[in-house]
Parts: sequence; C-alpha cells; structure tokens
Amino acid sequence: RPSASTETVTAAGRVPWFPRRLHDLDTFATKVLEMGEELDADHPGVHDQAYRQRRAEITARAKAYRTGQPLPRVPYTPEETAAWGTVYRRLRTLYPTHACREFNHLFPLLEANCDYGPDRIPQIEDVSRFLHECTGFSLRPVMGLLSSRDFLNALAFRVFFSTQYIRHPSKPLYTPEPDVCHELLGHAPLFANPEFAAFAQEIGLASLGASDEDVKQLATIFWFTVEYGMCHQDTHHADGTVTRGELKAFGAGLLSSFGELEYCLTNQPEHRPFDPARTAVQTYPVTEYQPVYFVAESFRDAKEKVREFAKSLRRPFDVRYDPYSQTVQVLDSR
Ligand SMILES: Cc1ccnc(-n2c(S)nc3sc(C)c(C)c3c2=O)c1
Ligand SMILES: [Fe+3]
Repeated sequence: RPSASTETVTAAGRVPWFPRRLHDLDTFATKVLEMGEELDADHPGVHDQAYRQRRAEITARAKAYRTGQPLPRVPYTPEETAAWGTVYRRLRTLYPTHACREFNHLFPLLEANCDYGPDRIPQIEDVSRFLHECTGFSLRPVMGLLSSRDFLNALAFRVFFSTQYIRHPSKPLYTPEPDVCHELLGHAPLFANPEFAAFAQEIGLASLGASDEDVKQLATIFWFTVEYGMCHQDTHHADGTVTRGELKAFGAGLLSSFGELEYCLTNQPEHRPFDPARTAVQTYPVTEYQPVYFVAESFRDAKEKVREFAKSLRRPFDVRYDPYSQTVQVLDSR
C-alpha cells in the first residue's frame, strides 16, 4: 500500500492519498500537526505545568489507539469534573429554547444511556457505543491537531475524532480549542441523528482525494454547519397552533458555548440561507463570535445541497462507502 504521504497519479492527474479502509485511519496517528500538549502563548493553561503534563498523558494514550481497540478511559479528577459541571449546568438551561428539536430529543437519551450529567464527565467509549447503535457513527481519540483533510476524511467512515482533555479550570466558560465539553455537549448528540449523520458523512466523502483547495472549501462548509450551523424549524404547540420557521442552533460551537448560543439567536449576527457554493468561500473569525451564520432548512436538504455541490469539485472520480466492509469504493466517472 502507498505510504500516507505519496499520491496516486491517474490519467486524470494527481490524486492525494486517502483512506480506503477503516484501519487506514490508524495512519493519521503518525501525521499529527502538533501534539495536544503544545499550547498557544495565550492559552489559559500555558504556565500550568501540571495541566500540560495531564494533556500530554491523555494525548499519548490517544496516539497509541488503533482501530478495533476499546477507546481509552480517562480517570477524570474532581477539578476536571467540576469544570465540566459548570459548563453542563449553564448550557443545559439554554437547550430547550435554543437547540434544535433533534438535539433536544437526543440529549435525554444520552443522560439515560451514557451517564451524561453535571457530576461526571462521560467516557467517549460509552458515548461511541451509543452513537454506533444509533447511526453507525463512532468516536476516535484524537492525538493532537489533525489537518482538515484527515479530519474530514474520517467522516466518510462515520468516524469523528474527539479530544478527551478538558479546558483549563481557570476559565470554564472559555476554550480556544476543541475540548471534551465541546465534543460531548456540542458534537456527539447529533451524530445519533440519522439525517445529521448522513449529512456529515457527505462532507467526508467529498473530501476523499479532493484537491487542497477543495478540502479548504469543504472545511469551510463544515465550519458553517457542523460547527456553527443554524436551522429553521416549525414548532407545533400543544394547543394545536404552529410557529413556522423558528431559528434554532445545531452547530457544536454554539451548543458548547453558553455565550454564543445566546448571541446566535439575537438579531446582532447576520443569518443567511445555507448555500454550499456561497458558504464554501465565506471567511470567518476563529476567536470571536461569528458575525454571519448560515441557516439550513433541514439536515436532509443540507445533505442534498452538499452532494450537488460536490459534483462541481475537480475530483475526476466518484466514491461510494460500503458499510458492510467499511471500505470506500472508487467509481470512475468515465
Ligand atoms: C475541519 C476541522 C478539523 C479539525 N478540527 C476542527 N475543529 C473542530 S471540529 N472544532 C473546533 S472548536 C474550536 C475552538 C476549534 C478551533 C475547532 C476545530 O478546529 C475542524
Ligand atoms: Fe468542533
């Protein structure tokens, strides 16, 4: 098999290497851009040696993880659990009015089946098992910063790379990077929803063997949907009245940030209809609230739009995921 860094040259030109089997995701362990314990100068934990050591231990176990093994269980400390509890309690109060219907349907199931609660940080092994029963999605511990290509490629296999460390306890309501609160409160619940799972996988399939420019566009579409997406939904009230097109949040960056979840439903930011061709080239800030959100009509509609958009990308072949062998098949578009 070609090593992860080579590329395949076909009649259609140079195609970057991409995983074809679930086990190929193990090659990402050697391709980490930076390990999880390297913190930016402005990171709240940058001067806390014990915190950095903790992060190094957690990411080292992630690096050793291989497909098929049980996911590492992290014995979280009371201090880490308290930080989780602060975030959990604040966000839990907003979900009924700010999160989309699908999220509010699934969250009680996670509380009942995966030990979700303010007094315990759930283990990704337990959450992954639940997701796998619902949609075939599974979690994988991430060993550091993955490239957008590798991260999106994994979605083609219904695999989501998830951090296990937690933000620095000095700032429980702020994190400059994904942490276990972001993953388990923001991302994990919706991967149990069939339509959202199919939507996320669509982005992953489009990223397999895509050019660097196309990966950049797909990562931006990911950012404005899976990370910061909003949707319209009709609410059927008990008295039979219907409120049409209510704005709700489904992006993980919103569902895991108390401040931005409130902000995104105000009229301060701009709300535009989700349209992959426009969304794909929209610029965005990473360290402040988003000035623009894109609104999807439904996860099914968003998936169809991404599938259509993917046909316009430069890739000279199509791919199909076979769930039985958990492999990707390349279909020549001749
Ligand atoms: C496409 C891609 C590839 C790897 N990571 C991501 N990704 C995800 S999933 N969540 C977050 S939350 C946050 C504050 C940042 C910076 C971030 C992030 O970068 C996205
Ligand atoms: Fe995220």
